Amino acid sequence: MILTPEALEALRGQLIVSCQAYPGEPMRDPRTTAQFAASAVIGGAAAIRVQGLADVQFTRAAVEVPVIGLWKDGHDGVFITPTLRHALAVVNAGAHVVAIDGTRRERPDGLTLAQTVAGIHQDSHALVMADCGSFDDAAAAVEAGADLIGTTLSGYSGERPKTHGPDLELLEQIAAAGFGVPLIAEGRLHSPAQARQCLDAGAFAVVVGTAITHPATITGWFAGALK
Ligand SMILES: CC(=O)N[C@H](C=O)[C@@H](O)[C@H](O)[C@H](O)COP(=O)(O)O
Repeated sequence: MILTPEALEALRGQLIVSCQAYPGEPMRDPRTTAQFAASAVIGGAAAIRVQGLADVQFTRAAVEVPVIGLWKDGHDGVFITPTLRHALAVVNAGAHVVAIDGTRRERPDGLTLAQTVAGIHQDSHALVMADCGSFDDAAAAVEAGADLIGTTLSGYSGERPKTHGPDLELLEQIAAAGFGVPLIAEGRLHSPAQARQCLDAGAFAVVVGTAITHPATITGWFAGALK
């Protein structure tokens, strides 16, 4: 499962679509995830991000584009691919890139972020995306050897306010630091205009989830507007 430097470079300026349904939801089925992913690719997604081992497996079989995989365990604290064991399972399920918690918080297995990244690199060819929640997280993740950094956890880890749309200020700060590692804008991109703004703020690529692949939330936006 090798994502070559050329294939990674092909994601520059592109749209990555996150296809996730949450526990107990009607769409929580890896076949549905894969169908959403294939539909997103038809629409122009250059890569797909999915949660769960079966979702990674089914999506790999359904699309030709790179797959970013993660394993959410729990829903607060460090829950996005929290340990090296989770990360290697995601890689073994077929992910080209494994997204892991990229914050400076203590990890459940006691490993540092650098040890986790090194463990993934040692056992696989997968790239590591560090899901960060602040500028300091991003700087530490680059230092720890992450191959990509994302703003995924901005607004969720307690270090940044939960902005209504994407955290453009954080993107600009990280981009200005020139870390030399692809910066992925992720979290609360709800419109094409906001996706464009993120690239203009210095993002290498953008991830859109809810606004494309979570019909219950999108329906709620419309229903709410009618009240
Ligand atoms: C914080 C957290 O758990 N984020 C998760 C990470 O994989 C997903 O629930 C988000 O949908 C994803 O980051 C995309 O963001 P948005 O759905 O806002 O476009």
